[in-house]
Formats: sequence, C-alpha cells, structure tokens
Amino acid sequence: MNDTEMLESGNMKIDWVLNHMPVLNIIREQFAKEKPLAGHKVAMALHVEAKTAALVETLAIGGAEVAITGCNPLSTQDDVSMALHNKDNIQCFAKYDCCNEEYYEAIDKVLDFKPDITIDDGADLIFKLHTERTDLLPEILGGCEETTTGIHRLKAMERDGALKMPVIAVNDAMTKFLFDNRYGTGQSSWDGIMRTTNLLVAGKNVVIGGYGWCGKGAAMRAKGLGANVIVTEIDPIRALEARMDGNSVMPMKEAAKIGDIFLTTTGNRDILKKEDFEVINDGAILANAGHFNVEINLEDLKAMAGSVRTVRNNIKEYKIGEKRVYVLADGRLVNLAAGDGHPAEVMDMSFANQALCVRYIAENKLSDGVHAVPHELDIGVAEMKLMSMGISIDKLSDEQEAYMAGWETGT
Ligand SMILES: NC(=O)c1ccc[n+]([C@@H]2O[C@H](COP(=O)([O-])OP(=O)(O)OC[C@H]3O[C@@H](n4cnc5c(N)ncnc54)[C@H](O)[C@@H]3O)[C@@H](O)[C@H]2O)c1
Ligand SMILES: N[C@@H](CCSC[C@H]1O[C@@H](n2cnc3c(=O)[nH]cnc32)[C@H](O)[C@@H]1O)C(=O)O
Repeated sequence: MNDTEMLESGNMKIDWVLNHMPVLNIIREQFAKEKPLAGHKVAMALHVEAKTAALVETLAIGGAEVAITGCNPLSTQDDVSMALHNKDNIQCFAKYDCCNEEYYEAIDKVLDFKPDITIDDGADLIFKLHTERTDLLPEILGGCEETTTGIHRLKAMERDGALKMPVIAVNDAMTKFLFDNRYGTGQSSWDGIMRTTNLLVAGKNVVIGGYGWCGKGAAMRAKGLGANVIVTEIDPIRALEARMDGNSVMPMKEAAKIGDIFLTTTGNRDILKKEDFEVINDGAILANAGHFNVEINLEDLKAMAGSVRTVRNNIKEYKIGEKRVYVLADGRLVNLAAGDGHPAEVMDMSFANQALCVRYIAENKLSDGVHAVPHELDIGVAEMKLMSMGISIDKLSDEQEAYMAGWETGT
C-alpha cells in the first residue's frame, strides 16, 4: 500500500472500532466539552492498533498532547500508526517487526517529548524513566499500567523502594481484568491461533498453561470450540478451580506427551522447555498469550532443532529429529502479534478506565507508589457499559439496605 492507502486503511480501522466502543465515546464527549487534559503531555507504550488509537484520540480530544509507541515488537499495525501520526497533537513512533534497538529508540523518543503522565503496558516506559531517564521524573505527575505482569513488576519496585512516581494499577479494575483478561484473551487468543494455522480445534487436546483470568478465558473458549482441555498450574487453588470447571489438570511434563495445541497464559517463564520438547508430539502447535516471549523457551527449542524454517506467515517449524514443532508469532502474544487483539467491546472498558485514570492523575496529587483504580470510577464504567447494552438492574430497597447493614435480625 502507498501512504495514502495506508492512511485510509488505518482511519477505516479506527472508525470501525469506535462504532463498538460506546463507553469511550461517552468519555470523548465529556473530554471535548471539559478539556480536562489541557496542558498535559501523555507518553504511551501500548499495542498500536485501532482500539488503542481510539484511546489516543480521546486523550487528544481532552486537550492533551500525546506521544505513543508500541509495547511489543510484533503487535503494531503500521497503517494505524501512520494514521495516528497524522493527527493533531499526536506523534506515533510505533513500527511493526522492529528490532530491539528500534523498539527502545522509540521508547526514548516518546520520553524525549517530556511527558507529565505515562500509560504503560508491561511497564517499559516506567523502567526507562527509573533507569536511563531519571532526569524526567520530577515532571511526572503519575502513570497508568495496563497489564498484570506490569503491575507485578511495579509492586516489586515499590517493595524495594525503587518506585519514584504514582502509578494506577488499571489492570486491577474489575471492569478491566474480569472482562479483558478473561473474555478478551479467551476470544482473541483463539482468533490468533485459528487465523494463523487454519487448523481445527475440535477434538484436539488443548493444553493451557496457567489458570488465571487469561487461562480461564482461553480454556472456556477452547471448550466451546470442542477441544479436550488440559490445564497446568502451580497454585493449588487455581488447579482445583480448573478441575471443578471440568478441565483435566496435570503437570506440564505429562501434558506435553498428549497435547496437540499448547497455549501459555502465565506471565512467567519456561512454561514449555527442554524436557517438554523431548516428549512433545510431532506436529504440536505452541502459542503464548501471557507476557513476553519467554513463556516458551525458544533457546531450548533452537538448541534441540536440526532445522528452523518459516512454513506459513507467523509459523516457524522447529525440526527435532523427524519431529516437527510449530511456534506461532515467535512466542509473542498470539492474539496481538498474529491477530487483532481483543474485541472492541472489551477494550472499550479497559480504555475507558485508562482515559478516566489519566484524568484522575491530572486532577489529583497522588503519592509515589501503586494505587488502585478509584472504586467509583470502576463502577461508573460498568454502569455506562450496562446502559450502552440496554440493560437495567434492580436497586436495593431501604429495608434491604438496613438488613444488609444490620446484625440484629436472626433466623
Ligand atoms: N494476551 C493478552 O491480551 C493478555 C491480556 C491480559 C493479561 N495478559 C498477560 O497474561 C498473563 C496472565 O495474566 P492473568 O491476568 O491471567 O494473571 P493471573 O495472575 O490471574 O494468572 C496467572 C496464572 O499463571 C499461573 N502460573 C504462574 N507460573 C506458572 C507455571 N510455571 N506453570 C503454570 N501456571 C503458572 C499462576 O498460578 C496464575 O494462576 C500476564 O502476563 C498478563 O500481563 C495478556
Ligand atoms: N507488552 C507486553 C505485555 C502485554 S500483556 C497484554 C495486554 O494487552 C492488552 N490488549 C489486549 N488486546 C489489546 C488490543 O486489541 N489493543 C490494545 N491492547 C490490548 C490487554 O489489556 C493486556 O493487559 C507484551 O507484549 O508481552
């Protein structure tokens, strides 16, 4: 595509998702009227695709200047990146399939614009601010973190006294993780796997590593596709939950012997490693929907493989003897590197939280450390979502309020 076609394609994708993000549209109208972000500069590292573009536009409509880059070398959609870069008060430095050096150069460019608010997905911006760019910290009012592992890392920084700015844990909003991590990943990871492989899921042994919110969603949707689902875990409670939800549960070294499709969703590393590859079946498909490309140990796989070759877009074949093992999207997030990410209706709530938390940071002085999303903001997102779906619910009567608050009434 030439530049004109790229611009057109990017803007078409943004228009499409905006038609399916009613809560963000309500916020856009509020932001257009009130301009709550006037005078603020927001630096972002998120997956640059259409739903993220809708969030970026919302912040700019609110009066902010915005600079954005990607948060994963393989999740940027270049047409959307170009469309964003051509909008007023927005700069976009994201590029698909960028090398590590280009990735971190773009992070630096976003920080060169001297932000006072940041939005991260995996905390790459915040880590750079606390390592090579500490000179920028005095101007920072606060930041937002989109995902579970990003928050784990920020809480570790806070524990070690290393976090020198306020950060709002957007992932931990109920209207984020209960829907994005569970239903979003549940649908988008299988979207990525199916469009990449064009293979059947029904009747296959699907092994899900991790039964957290992402794993629950991925297992639920695998079952819906007719798979026989096996879960691996390290947490006895989550393992019990997986079993009671009707899944088989076993250690990975057992599951590796029977799995056809493997999907890791842990945020940890080495979920699939050498001893698993030794017993894995010929033709096994490996994909990751957790975090960085360390959940599948590609170093082990490369060391064991006699040959590695691309056999289809986003599919690499590792040949171990006569056995072929297929890795999707180089072990990066399969729903974003080999798909379009979560459905728009789900990112509507995640990014409504982001936009409202950026406003909250602009309007409130927060102490350094990790902060929860204000409860009333979280509930407000849920109420707007229900309204947009034409769903109304009951309210407690005075008597019920009193009963729930009291202790005197016995059996
Ligand atoms: N692909 C996406 O779009 C997407 C969306 C949301 C979150 N995430 C990422 O996915 C990861 C999981 O997110 P979550 O919200 O489900 O987190 P979570 O903490 O709810 O779940 C993670 C689960 O993995 C389990 N686990 C950890 N190490 C394990 C191991 N070695 N073997 C088996 N299980 C193990 C934990 O016990 C836990 O139950 C995080 O890295 C998060 O950032 C990805
Ligand atoms: N940057 C890291 C961590 C990303 S975790 C995945 C996060 O991406 C978010 N996400 C999932 N789908 C989309 C999407 O379509 N657009 C933007 N973000 C998304 C989701 O909220 C989740 O918390 C990495 O790439 O490995």
